[in-house]
Amino acid sequence: MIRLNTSDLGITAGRRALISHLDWQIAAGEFWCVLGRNGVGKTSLMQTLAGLLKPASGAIAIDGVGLTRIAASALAQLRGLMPQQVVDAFSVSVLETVLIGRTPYRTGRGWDTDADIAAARNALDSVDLSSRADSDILQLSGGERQRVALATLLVQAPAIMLLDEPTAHQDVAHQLAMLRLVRQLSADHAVVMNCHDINLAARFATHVLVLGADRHWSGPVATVLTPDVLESAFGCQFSVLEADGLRSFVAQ
Ligand SMILES: Nc1ncnc2c1ncn2[C@@H]1O[C@H](COP(=O)(O)OP(=O)(O)OP(=O)(O)O)[C@@H](O)[C@H]1O
Repeated sequence: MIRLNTSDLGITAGRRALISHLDWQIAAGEFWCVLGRNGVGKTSLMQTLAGLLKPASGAIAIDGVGLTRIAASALAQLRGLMPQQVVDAFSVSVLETVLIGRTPYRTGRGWDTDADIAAARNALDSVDLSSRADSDILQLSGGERQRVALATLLVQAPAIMLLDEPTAHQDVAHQLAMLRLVRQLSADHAVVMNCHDINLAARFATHVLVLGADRHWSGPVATVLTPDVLESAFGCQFSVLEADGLRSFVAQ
């Protein structure tokens, strides 16, 4: 089932066209990884898909309904964005930070229910932070703070999950754990993730969108993720290594 689609989408930065004529369908059960050089427009695309930036042209729809026609409260249950960076303004516990993800579901006076707190503790456990529930959010490391952002997205539980470089601050073990978790989620969610690690994309994603300077390539990993496409997008050559059942790309 297609959850998110773009038609003839165009995104600009000032007068510069970043993405043009993007027709894209993302279904539940798909894990899309967006790849491309610095500044090509990955974060701009993610923010536009989330409805935080207005596209220069074209349209975005969730379940066939134009993004701009969906009320904010409904949109918050349909799609969630894990941003590249989060700035915390004041001291609050890690658990309370994760509970912010339950905001779209609050009713009445808006207190946290026992179920909300259980969901938040469970999400912290999923990202290996259960022991930090009572810590001050301002005292976490960069990688820990990034995993709190993922836990917040988990309790928001939107059908469409947008992740902007979620592994950027993770050590190698947490990168793998995070990607396994995201792949598991993609079984019944539509997932789009920006990533700089081509080999994590090759290993975990089902589909890739590769953004080049003036064109893009999209489709299943096995057909789109090729040395030719990567060379066109990144401007350097790639060779392929096969080992332990994994296909890896080495930039030359
Ligand atoms: N608020 C803004 N005003 C003007 N230009 C912007 C703004 N935000 C981003 N840009 C420009 O848009 C372009 C795309 O930025 P974006 O952050 O989407 O790239 P990216 O592919 O995510 O890059 P990276 O891999 O470095 O994270 C960049 O050239 C950037 O300078």
